[in-house]
Amino acid sequence: MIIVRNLSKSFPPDSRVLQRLSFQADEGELVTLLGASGSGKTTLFRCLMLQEKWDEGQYIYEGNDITKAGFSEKLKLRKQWAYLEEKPKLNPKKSALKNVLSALLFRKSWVRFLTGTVSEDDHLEAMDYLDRVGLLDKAHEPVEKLSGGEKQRVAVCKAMIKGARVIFADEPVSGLDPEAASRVMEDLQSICRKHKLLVFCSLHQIELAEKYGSRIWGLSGGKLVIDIAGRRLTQREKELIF
Ligand SMILES: Nc1ncnc2c1ncn2[C@@H]1O[C@H](COP(=O)(O)OP(=O)(O)OP(=O)(O)O)[C@@H](O)[C@H]1O
Repeated sequence: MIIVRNLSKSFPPDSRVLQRLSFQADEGELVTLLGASGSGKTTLFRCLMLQEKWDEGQYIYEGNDITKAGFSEKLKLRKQWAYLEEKPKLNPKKSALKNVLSALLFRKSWVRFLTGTVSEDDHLEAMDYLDRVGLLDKAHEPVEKLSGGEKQRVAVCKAMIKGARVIFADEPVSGLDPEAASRVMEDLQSICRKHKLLVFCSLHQIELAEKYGSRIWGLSGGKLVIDIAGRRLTQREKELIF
């Protein structure tokens, strides 16, 4: 699904963050990305979402070379990609349902997006997604009254309903208690498997990366120092990353 060859990224004047990264990642994979603070996890995601200019490298997405994608191609691609942040961008005053519906309208026509016209089918689809992440009973609650984990699950719903094929989850469980963090990771794992999405998830917690990643990457010194199938990391592997 994604093939990257020799991706390098630096910031002026001389901060070389990513150095000649090469990898392939496919649908149905949940890639957990570990790395110390400042190792370049967010920068890698931003490069893969074409929000940062690459210094060098080649980017193949679904068989097409998108290294030099123009503005309109980038817009189309961005509809297939979703970014989940530590603090999800949601409208706090609106209900969970309305937040999810706003992503559904994004997928439909511009007229409906601008007028906010919602059909009964849209409504049912949004409720169905909320049900899948166990939030049916909170559908009408304003988002500001939801817990951190529930907010993150609304954001996961938005990504799914938008029709995202690749999800970049950037430390989505930071600040959540262990139970809420596990629930968010279970949702990501489940949508990844059921909908054959490609999910990249950066984490600071090694145990979560080991438990939920079908693949584990470790980023250090601008390089992918670990790229293995999901399993317990050895002490040596941990030392390579941190
Ligand atoms: N726009 C920018 N301009 C200059 N330097 C930047 C910019 N964005 C990131 N950096 C630098 O790139 C390095 C990697 O940052 P990045 O945010 O990707 O790390 P991270 O692994 O996501 O960190 P954290 O775990 O703390 O979120 C840092 O040294 C950061 O200061």
